[in-house]
Amino acid sequence: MIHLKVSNLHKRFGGNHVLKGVNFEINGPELIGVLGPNGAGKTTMTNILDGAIKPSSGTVYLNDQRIDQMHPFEVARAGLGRTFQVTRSFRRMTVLENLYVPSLAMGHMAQGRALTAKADEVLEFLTIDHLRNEYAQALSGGQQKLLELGRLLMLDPDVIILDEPFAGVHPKLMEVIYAYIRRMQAAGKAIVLISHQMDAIFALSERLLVLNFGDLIADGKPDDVKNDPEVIKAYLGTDDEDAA
Ligand SMILES: Nc1ncnc2c1ncn2[C@@H]1O[C@H](COP(=O)(O)OP(=O)(O)OP(=O)(O)O)[C@@H](O)[C@H]1O
Repeated sequence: MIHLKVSNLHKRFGGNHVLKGVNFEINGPELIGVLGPNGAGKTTMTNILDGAIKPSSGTVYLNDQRIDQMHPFEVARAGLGRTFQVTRSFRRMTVLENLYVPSLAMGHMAQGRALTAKADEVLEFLTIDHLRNEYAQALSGGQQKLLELGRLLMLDPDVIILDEPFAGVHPKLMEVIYAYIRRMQAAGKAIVLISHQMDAIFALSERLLVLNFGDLIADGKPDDVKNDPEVIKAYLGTDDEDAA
């Protein structure tokens, strides 16, 4: 069973204490939303989880393996993957070639046929198989988001962190991405969803974490978190109509 354990995570950038002892665990295929005002530390936490930066102190274990001192490719191999706020595809490669990159970069060169089969499976899962030979630069913004999800799925991670997956996405495609997120969870993956879009967070999440100036001020069921006085004061404001 998937188990992520974040313990007493601190991050300082010079005198700026950005994460102040963050603790939480993920057990199994949970769908967890992360909220927090600008500068709360969400991206910093994500960058630590995926190995892009090191914490000042504290530990992160994934399935009993310590990952907070690993390089990003090692973290990916250990089973944690993330998407980025700004999508990163290789614009002059085809969709299919884009899907191969993460696996090749991880040294899975020998698995030619298995790789093709996996890419087919991922394209079908995302219903973008008709785009397989298109150049990434020809895709719409929303299709690029799906391609990025696809690249992540190629590595078959246990834990998926989605950083603003709805930014710049047409409302119709949002529903499509909702459906994929739910399907990924049904396929046994734990999903951490970071978004400023309250409607999306509340529509999808079964559990919410709220960061405020580097403190985790809430961790619970969305309805409870929404009504938590500290959260209302820190983040949602007195008028919580956006969160309804
Ligand atoms: N590399 C860095 N060097 C110095 N300070 C940094 C660095 N990265 C982030 N910070 C600071 O850490 C704090 C938290 O930033 P972070 O990007 O993690 O917040 P966030 O919650 O993701 O915000 P947003 O919602 O705007 O993306 C901010 O004060 C930011 O200026």
